[in-house]
Amino acid sequence: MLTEDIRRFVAQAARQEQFLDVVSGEEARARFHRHLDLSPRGEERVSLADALGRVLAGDVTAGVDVPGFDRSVVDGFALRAADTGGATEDAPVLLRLNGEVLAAGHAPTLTVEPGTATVIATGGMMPRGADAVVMVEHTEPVQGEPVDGESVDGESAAGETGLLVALSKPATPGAFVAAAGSDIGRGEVVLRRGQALTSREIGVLAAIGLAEVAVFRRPRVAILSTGDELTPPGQPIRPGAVYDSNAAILAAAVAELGCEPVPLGIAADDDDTLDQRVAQGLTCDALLLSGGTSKGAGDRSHKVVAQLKDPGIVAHGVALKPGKPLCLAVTAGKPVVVLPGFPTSAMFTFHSFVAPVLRALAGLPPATAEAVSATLPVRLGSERGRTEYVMVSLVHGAGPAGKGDLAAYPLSKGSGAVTAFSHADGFLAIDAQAEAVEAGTPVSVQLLGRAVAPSELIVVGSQCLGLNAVLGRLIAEGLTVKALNVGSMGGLAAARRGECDVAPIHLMDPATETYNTPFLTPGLELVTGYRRMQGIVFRPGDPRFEGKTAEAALVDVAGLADCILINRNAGSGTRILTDRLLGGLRPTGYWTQAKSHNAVAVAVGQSRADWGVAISSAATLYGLGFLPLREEHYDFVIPAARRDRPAVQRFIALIESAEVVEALRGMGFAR
Ligand SMILES: Nc1nc2c(c(=O)[nH]1)N[C@H]1C(S)=C(S)[C@@H](COP(=O)(O)OP(=O)(O)OC[C@H]3O[C@@H](n4cnc5c(N)ncnc54)[C@H](O)[C@@H]3O)O[C@H]1N2
Ligand code: MOO
Repeated sequence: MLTEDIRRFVAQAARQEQFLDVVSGEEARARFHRHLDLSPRGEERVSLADALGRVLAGDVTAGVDVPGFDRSVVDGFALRAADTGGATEDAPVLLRLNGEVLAAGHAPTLTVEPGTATVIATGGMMPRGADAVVMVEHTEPVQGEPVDGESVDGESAAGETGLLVALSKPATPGAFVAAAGSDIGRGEVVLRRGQALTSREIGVLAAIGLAEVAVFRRPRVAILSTGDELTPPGQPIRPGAVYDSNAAILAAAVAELGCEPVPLGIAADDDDTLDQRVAQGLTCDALLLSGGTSKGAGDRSHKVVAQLKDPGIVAHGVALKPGKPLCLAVTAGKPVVVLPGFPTSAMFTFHSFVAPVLRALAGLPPATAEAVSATLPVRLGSERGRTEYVMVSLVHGAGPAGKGDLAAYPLSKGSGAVTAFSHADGFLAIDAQAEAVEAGTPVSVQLLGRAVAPSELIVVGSQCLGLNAVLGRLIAEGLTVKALNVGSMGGLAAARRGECDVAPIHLMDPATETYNTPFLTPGLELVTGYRRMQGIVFRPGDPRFEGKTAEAALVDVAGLADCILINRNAGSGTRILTDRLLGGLRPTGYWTQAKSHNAVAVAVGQSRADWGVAISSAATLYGLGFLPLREEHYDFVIPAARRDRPAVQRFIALIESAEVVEALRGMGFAR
């Protein structure tokens, strides 16, 4: 880029006219709805085979009774209950058998007269005269005396067979008979307008004989991602690029709301492509863009949307976090929304501003929000001026399994994270004026799904790739597992509060140079995990490290101005180790801190740094050179009160099993 171009860009960015009119979420929503027609987009008839997920356009009334006739629900004998009084095994009641067999689908022709019975199958139609059925198990066939007028083929003129059946049990009237209309009565409203059809409702439609049903036309929702950096999943990725996750998320979310996603792909940040795609999107019922709504270089989409009329943009900038750059527009009654590019922001604003509109267009009733009370286990800082929404994962605290009070762990990965929504059970709101919410504060958590199902095993602490060797097996065995990454100290605190079953930690006590045991407090036990080799990571072939011991390399590079270290965050076990090795030395890069082994390896792999301290598995994963330093102990703190739980017992058994030890060794972890 030429200096002149850069100067022009900076000048332009400084003159940003947007976000001057940041409004509250309620105000933005009200302006948006004022210009929208929130009624469904017409109706169509579909066959039951195509009805799954569709929304009923009208109430469905049954035109038939289900069952359509009184039927037997067992294999046995249709008879008159009054004939069976007093029957026992010792003194059975004898009834004469009528000359027909009522298999399912056969209409009876003979009346069950007093003293007679007719063979009937499950699903068979009850004959006239009969009011009960006795199960075949409670009967014995008996050869009786021929009745008057019996013919050669053994059937009397009255339709009797000469056979007798002996009953060892009396029947009450109505026994084993399902009455006509007892499931669905003719004229009954079985399904309601606005109901989304699942397999259960489709079964009801089929049972009342409908092959087709009237549903609302599915609103077509165009989805366009914007940004030069976006790469479609499945393609190789270049440095600085990211995979387009918003398009896939939005398409699925739109489909979940009974709409038809129309993918428009990725538009680069130039006005012509965008204009063209926006025009294409406007042939649909709604248009969703993501990215390019804020102040960055190349943020074009809101400018293209700004050209829409009738009325065009109604709000650009809301006092919410995430979601500030949200841009809401309407043109000729159609919603056009530019969602922020960051996935969590995009999803959050989608669910709070777009989903209710799409539900209405699809004919679905408003979603009912369910909230639960919980306690915040850690302090949460917040920015003043915007209502902040924080995604949380809920765990049941101390108390009988799954019954304790809920603790709401913030999933603080920021707006750019894509995992927050899938890991979250719900979210809490922090008032726009609050600067922080203290640990221990009661909070109300709005659930994303239905009720929070308690997990059988809750793992809170430091996460490690090796842990998957155990958790993966537990999950495959059918256990429900929730694992939250809050670091070793966070895990220890959760274990002390009784909020987890297992807290994986790797904390070295500098005074004793021992791992983990010095951190145990009464009520906590330690289960030995595995050891991870820590060492110096570097790019293979770098002569400053290659072939040396870690200690020797360290002495050689510590004073070099152009050999850049990527350090770890203060408080991490690896940082303690690094500081001990360095003594008082402060190599170039000392103050740059990465928060994980992976982040250290990436920085070295991409040449932002030349060396760092990480575990060997990270070096292997990123193809880096590795000089071993010392082993770190990754163990499991278990609250004694939870040790006897079946899932905890299974966890311990697995970690000690030959199978898991072998799997861990394969990943570079020693048991
Ligand atoms: N100087 C300021 N900078 C920013 C502000 C601000 O007020 N002043 N607002 C910040 C906030 S808050 C948000 S949220 C983001 C949103 O910015 P945009 O909506 O313009 O989004 P982009 O800049 O295009 O992208 C942001 C980020 O998200 C990634 N991205 C974009 N699209 C996708 C996609 N389809 N799939 C996956 N990831 C995507 C993109 O690569 C960027 O990393 O702006 C702040 N900046
Ligand atoms: O408002 Mo942005 O959406 O925080 O990340």
